[in-house]
Amino acid sequence: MEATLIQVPVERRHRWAAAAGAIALVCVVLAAWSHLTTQAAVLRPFIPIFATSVALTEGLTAFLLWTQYRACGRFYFAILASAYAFTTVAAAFHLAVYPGVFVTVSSRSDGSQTAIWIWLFWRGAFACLVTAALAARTRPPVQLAARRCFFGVVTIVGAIVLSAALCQWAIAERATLPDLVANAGAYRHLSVNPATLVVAALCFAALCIHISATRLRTLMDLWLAVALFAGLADVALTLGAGARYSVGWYAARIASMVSASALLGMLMYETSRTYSKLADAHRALKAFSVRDGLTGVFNRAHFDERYASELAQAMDRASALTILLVDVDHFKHFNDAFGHLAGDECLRRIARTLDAALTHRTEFVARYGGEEFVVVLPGCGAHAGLVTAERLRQAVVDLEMAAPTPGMPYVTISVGQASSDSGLDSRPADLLASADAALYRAKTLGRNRVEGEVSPGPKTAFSEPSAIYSS
Ligand SMILES: Nc1nc2c(ncn2[C@@H]2O[C@H](COP(=O)(O)OP(=O)(O)OP(=O)(O)O)[C@@H](O)[C@H]2O)c(=O)[nH]1
Repeated sequence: MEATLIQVPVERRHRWAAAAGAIALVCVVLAAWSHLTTQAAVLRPFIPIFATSVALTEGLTAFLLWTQYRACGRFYFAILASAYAFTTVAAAFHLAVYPGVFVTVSSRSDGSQTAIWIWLFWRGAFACLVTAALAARTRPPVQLAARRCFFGVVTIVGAIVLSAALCQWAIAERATLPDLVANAGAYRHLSVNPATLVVAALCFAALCIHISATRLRTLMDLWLAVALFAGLADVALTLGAGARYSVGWYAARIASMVSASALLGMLMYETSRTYSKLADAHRALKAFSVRDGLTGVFNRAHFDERYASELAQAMDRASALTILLVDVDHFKHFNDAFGHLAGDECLRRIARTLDAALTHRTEFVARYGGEEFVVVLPGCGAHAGLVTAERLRQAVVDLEMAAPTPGMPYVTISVGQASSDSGLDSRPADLLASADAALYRAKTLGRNRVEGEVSPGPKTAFSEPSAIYSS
C-alpha cells in the first residue's frame, strides 16, 4: 500500500476519470463560447453559494494535503496545502466584498473593483504556488517531527497571512487600484488590463510547466492538472464574458468550482480506498498475529487471552470447560534421529491432526510451547473431555509417523486433562496446573496415554499404554 498519494501511480481508470472531467469542462466552455456575452438572469444567491462552496472545498483540500504532509514530511504537500489555503481565504474575502452580497451594488466603497482584484490574486497565486510546489517535488522528506510541523505551519500560515494581506490591501486601495469593471458590472477594462493578462499567462504557464515536469505520472499530478486546466478555463471565460451575470460569467464560475473540487474529489476517493485497504490489511495482520508460524494453529498469546475468557464465560453460564495438555513423546529422540526439519514437519502434522479431530466450532488447539499443544473444549465436561483426549491420542498414532525410539514404532503423544466441572478450583492457572500434573503422570506412567484429573475420588488413568508399546 502506498504511503502517500504522491506515490500512487496513475492507472487506466484514473486517466479515464480525469479525461471525463476535463472533457465535461471543455463541453461547458464550448457550449457557452458563442453566447459568452449574452446577459443571463441575475441570480443573487448564486455568488454566496458559489463562494461558500469554493471556500469550503478549497479549505478541505488544504486540510487533506496538510494531513498528507504530516504523514510523509514531503514539503511538496505543504506548498500545495498553502496554495489551497491561500485561495480559501481569497474566496472568503471575495464573497465578503462582492457587490450585492454584504455590500451595496452602487457605491464607490463597494466591492465592484475589489472583488475582481481579489479574484486576480486568487488565480495568480494559485498558479504560482502550484508551480513553486514542483520545485519541492523531489526534495527528501523532512524527517524530524518538530521540524516538519514547524515548516508546514510556517508555509501554510504564511500563505493565509499573505492572502489576507493582499485582500485587505485591495479593499484599502480600492480608490487607487485601476478600474477593471465599469458601471453595471461590465468588464470593459478587464481584458485590456496588463494585470489580467499577466494572470492569464501565469495560469497557462503553470498548466504547461506542470504537465511537462510531471508527465502526469501520479494521481496527484493528474488531478492537479485538471484543477489548473479548470482555473485557466475560469480566466478565459471571465475575460470573454464581458460582464457579470452573463453566460460566460456563469460558465467561468462553474469552471472555478471544478478547479476547487478536482483534487478534493480525488483525495476523498483515495482516502476512502486507503481506509478499506487498511481495514483489509488489519484483518489479515490480526488473523496472522494469532497463528503459530510453524504449525498454523493458534499461538500461545491467543490461547492465554481466549482461554481465560472462555473459562470465565463457562463459569458465568455454569457450564463446563475442559483443557488438554498434549506433549509429543520422546521428541528429542525424533529430532536427534531425523533432524530438526523433519521434527518441524512432525509438529505440523500433529497440529493439523489435533485441529482436524475437533468437532465443535468453539473448540480450538494452540501451540503451548516447543513440542507441547493445548486443546480447549468449551462446554465439555470431564468425561467427554477424556473421550476427546483419547480420540486425539489415537488420531496421532494413526498417522503412523515412524519413531526412532526403541519399542515405539510410531510417534505418539501424552495427554493431561483437567475440567472445570471436576470440583477443582477453576481459575485459569489452577486448571492448567491440574492438566500439567496429569500430563506429568501420563509421562511417568509410560507415555502414549491420557491421564485425567477427576475429583472427587482417586486420580485415574484413562487409557493403558497402547499395544504399540508392548510390541
Ligand atoms: N524440530 C523442532 N523441535 C523442537 C521445536 N520446539 C522444541 N523442539 C524440541 O523438542 C524437544 C523436547 O525435548 P524434551 O523436553 O526433552 O522432551 P521429549 O524428548 O519429547 O521427552 P518427553 O517429553 O519426556 O517424552 C527438544 O529437543 C527441542 O529442541 C520446534 O519448533 N521444532
